[in-house]
Amino acid sequence: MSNRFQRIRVKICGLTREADIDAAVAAGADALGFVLWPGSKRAIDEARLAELAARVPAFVTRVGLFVDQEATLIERASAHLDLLQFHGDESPAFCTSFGRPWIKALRMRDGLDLPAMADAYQEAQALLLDAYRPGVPGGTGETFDWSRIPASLAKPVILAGGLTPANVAEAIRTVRPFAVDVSGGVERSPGIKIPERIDDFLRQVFLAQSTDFLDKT
Ligand SMILES: O=C(O)c1ccccc1NCC(=O)[C@H](O)[C@H](O)COP(=O)(O)O
Repeated sequence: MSNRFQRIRVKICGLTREADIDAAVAAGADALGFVLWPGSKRAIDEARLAELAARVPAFVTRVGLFVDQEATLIERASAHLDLLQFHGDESPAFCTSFGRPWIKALRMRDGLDLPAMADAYQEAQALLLDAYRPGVPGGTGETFDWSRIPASLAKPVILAGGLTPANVAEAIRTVRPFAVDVSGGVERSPGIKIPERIDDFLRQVFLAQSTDFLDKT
């Protein structure tokens, strides 16, 4: 029997408080997202990023979210980050210019050509697929039609958008993503997480893939 089992990674996004970092890490999150875009209700500034990032233990990835922001700010923030997440209209060349690992968020508007985007953003570590709402760059709390994601794409898929403890297992079975990403689905209000809901989200991810693993052995 093979023990090769690709575990689905989990990112908890929009963190603003030490207690929520501790809760996400205790629950087993692989990555934590910090929104550096000042237009967000979950935004933190660079000084707060430095404080929060220092709280994150080794082997948990610190991800910074940006929306069409100045290169100088991204460079400074990078000192506290392991991975950059671009949510705007950043070009592949811009995303690569920081010399840091990065992912590109794509909002699933009608007509989006995912294979073409995977080709264009081929230096990305992964594509994060999120719901599309005009004028809102991310964190909408809305799902999209998961069947629009091709079964095979040239880049790993991080599924985002409206995930909750109640729907994440179905999302995993439908999309079979590399990772899942949640913000609003584990919150009381923007930036304020609910530890029990983070636990429940991680538990549902674990159960979904355990069932899948047992089905295959
Ligand atoms: O959270 C925000 O306010 C935000 C603002 C601008 C760009 C991105 C933003 N968030 C992105 C995310 O948190 C993730 O993509 C998230 O998993 C999706 O959010 P949600 O639908 O609330 O789970």
